[in-house]
Amino acid sequence: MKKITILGSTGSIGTQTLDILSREPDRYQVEAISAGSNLELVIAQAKQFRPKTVCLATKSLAEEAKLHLPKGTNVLYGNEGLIETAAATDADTVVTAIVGSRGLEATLAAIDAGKHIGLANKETLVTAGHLVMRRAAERGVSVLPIDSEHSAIFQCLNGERRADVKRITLTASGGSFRDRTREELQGVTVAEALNHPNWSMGAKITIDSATMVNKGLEVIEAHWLFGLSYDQIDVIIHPESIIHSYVEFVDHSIIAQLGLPDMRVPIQYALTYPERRPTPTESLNLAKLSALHFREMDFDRYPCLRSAYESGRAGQSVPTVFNAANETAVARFLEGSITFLEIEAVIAKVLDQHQATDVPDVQSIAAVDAWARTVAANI
Ligand SMILES: NC(=O)C1=CN([C@@H]2O[C@H](COP(=O)(O)OP(=O)(O)OC[C@H]3O[C@@H](n4cnc5c(N)ncnc54)[C@H](OP(=O)(O)O)[C@@H]3O)[C@@H](O)[C@H]2O)C=CC1
Ligand SMILES: CC(=O)[C@@H](O)[C@H](O)COP(=O)(O)O
Ligand SMILES: [Mn+2]
Repeated sequence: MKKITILGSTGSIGTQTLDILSREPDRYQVEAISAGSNLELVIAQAKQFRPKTVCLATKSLAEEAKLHLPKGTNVLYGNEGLIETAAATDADTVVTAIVGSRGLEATLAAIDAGKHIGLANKETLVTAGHLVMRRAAERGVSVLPIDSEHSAIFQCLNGERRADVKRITLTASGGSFRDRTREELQGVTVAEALNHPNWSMGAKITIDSATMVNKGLEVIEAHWLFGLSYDQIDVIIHPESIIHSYVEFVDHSIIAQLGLPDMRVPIQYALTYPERRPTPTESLNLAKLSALHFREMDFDRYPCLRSAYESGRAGQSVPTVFNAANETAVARFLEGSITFLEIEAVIAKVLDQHQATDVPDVQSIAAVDAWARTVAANI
């Protein structure tokens, strides 16, 4: 029996993880789940999966939840509760499906407690990849990617020697505005931006996909997961999201991973690796598709991707600032206080005002993160 904890069980990745677990109840036990504020769903999940621990974002939500959760459930809340949920259970694996860098401390606590990580929460690696990967290596736990591109690269690298890798290429759908010019981005609405062509995901990552910040975060995530230099990480636009990413080796052979866009495949692989199990997704029929399309990345069309590469290369506190400025700008766009194009303007202004510093620990990362959020909120 594999014991799983899910941080962010009520979101897109969280619910798809539970869907996978529900299909093989004899293989999995849900140890603990955490949610933000979706009480109705987390209560229904607790009734179905009977986790020992449930965590909510605030004390008042936790008190309300207690009235409806199965008797004996350990109910926690807030950041302290999230850390306890991640670390103080019998789980073997923690799936980090919470959104944003708020997942960092809990991810580190899970690693310190010897839990393997199924990592969806890419912001934690962007803001503190050096800490997460070092602590995982020291503790001897694996950080297995759930993000579709990184799962693809991980699968392509299986059995290969790192020294034989020439470069990797992450595919990008182009997001909700992939067929619009920059001029046509003036005045686009939140609803239009949330309409991703291929994937059904949470709001924040869907906006990130439209600005190409998502691919920028993924470039930095790949740098940490696979130990590659930024010169070895490319991005290409592939509107169909069928090739999830690929690796080119020194002999110019390319190995790619393909499949219909369904996150349950990479989620399950992170849980069953090195075994493969059947999934509910359909088989890919290439003859039926007939054509796949690719185009060169245009860094002038997507300046946030250039900015992400620059932030990753600069290192130190700069990726933390890039991430925190983006999280704040996206929240402001979603609440209607800035326009879509102002997301990239906010990120650029915050980065402009920042003086890079070392971020050797969680406290220094938290301080830089808070600074960037304050600046981004007031532009
Ligand atoms: N969705 C996808 O297909 C993919 C997602 N990812 C990454 O996975 C992560 C999750 O994405 P996704 O599932 O789309 O996001 P969602 O917005 O769908 O879900 C986010 C989860 O985080 C919880 N949450 C939000 N705010 C708080 C808070 N303040 N305290 C505690 N919990 C909170 C939400 O709880 P509640 O809803 O109860 O408030 C929810 O469970 C992100 O890092 C994303 O980049 C990576 C690849 C693909
Ligand atoms: C499903 C997944 O992994 C997302 O990160 C996805 O990649 C978003 O799509 P694009 O960023 O390519 O539009
Ligand atoms: Mn992805």
